Amino acid sequence: TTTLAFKFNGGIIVSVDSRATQGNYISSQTVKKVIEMNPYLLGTMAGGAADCSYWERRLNLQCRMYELRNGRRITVAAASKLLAGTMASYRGYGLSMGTMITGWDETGPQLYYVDDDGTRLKGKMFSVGSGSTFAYGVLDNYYREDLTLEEAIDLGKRAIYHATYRDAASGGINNLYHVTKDGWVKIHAIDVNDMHYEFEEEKRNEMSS
Ligand SMILES: CC1=C(C(=O)N[C@H](C)C(=O)N[C@@H](Cc2c[nH]c3ccccc23)C(=O)N[C@@H](CC2CCCCC2)C(=O)[C@H](C)CO)Cc2ccccc21
Repeated sequence: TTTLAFKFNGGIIVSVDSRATQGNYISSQTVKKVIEMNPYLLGTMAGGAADCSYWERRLNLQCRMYELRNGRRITVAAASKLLAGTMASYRGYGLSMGTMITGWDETGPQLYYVDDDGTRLKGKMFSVGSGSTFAYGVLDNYYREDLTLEEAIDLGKRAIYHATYRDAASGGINNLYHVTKDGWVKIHAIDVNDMHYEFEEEKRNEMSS
């Protein structure tokens, strides 16, 4: 798995792959690693499929109950704190989860990393999963806060492409979301094989120009 998210002047980009593995077997090329909790809140998943699916769906329930009880949407900070608290209470039980909780609330764009030992970090950029080292190589090289939306989408797309190229446990489709004050929008779902030929063609054109 390779998941990433970063804040920039134009909001937040969330970009993930869609491969699931069981050892060397590819058990799926079409899993959703982004859970859409409400129009302003997204969660990403890496690690154990059952752990991520179960606990992030439960977090979704907790966020909806919060909204019904308090008459307003939960903040990203509070939602991530709920998940981190659950993870901390299950420390040592062998859960395997590397997640990002991100969205836009009254404090603006927010991005948190939460994992199975209850670690919770606020940040501008994270990449999580077996392919994250490759994604960071691309992100650290090209990230700027003042990227245009087009550049930010392209960066989110290429970082996942390069990670899926090198990491056997990442692949399938790149799902990319853009979060603004009006909530999240799904920008694209592109097969990384199609990206491969697009980028090969681009390189051929650059070499001949
Ligand atoms: C494909 C699939 C399942 C599946 O493949 N399960 C295996 C056991 C699983 O958990 N795979 C993990 C890797 C893994 C195997 N055993 C483990 C023991 C501990 C920790 C991780 C693992 C995976 O693909 N993880 C993905 C992210 C997942 C994909 C599925 C959606 C939720 C996020 C990754 O992190 C990368 C592939 C790298 O592992 C389970 C399931 C239920 C319902 C519908 C589809 C599936």
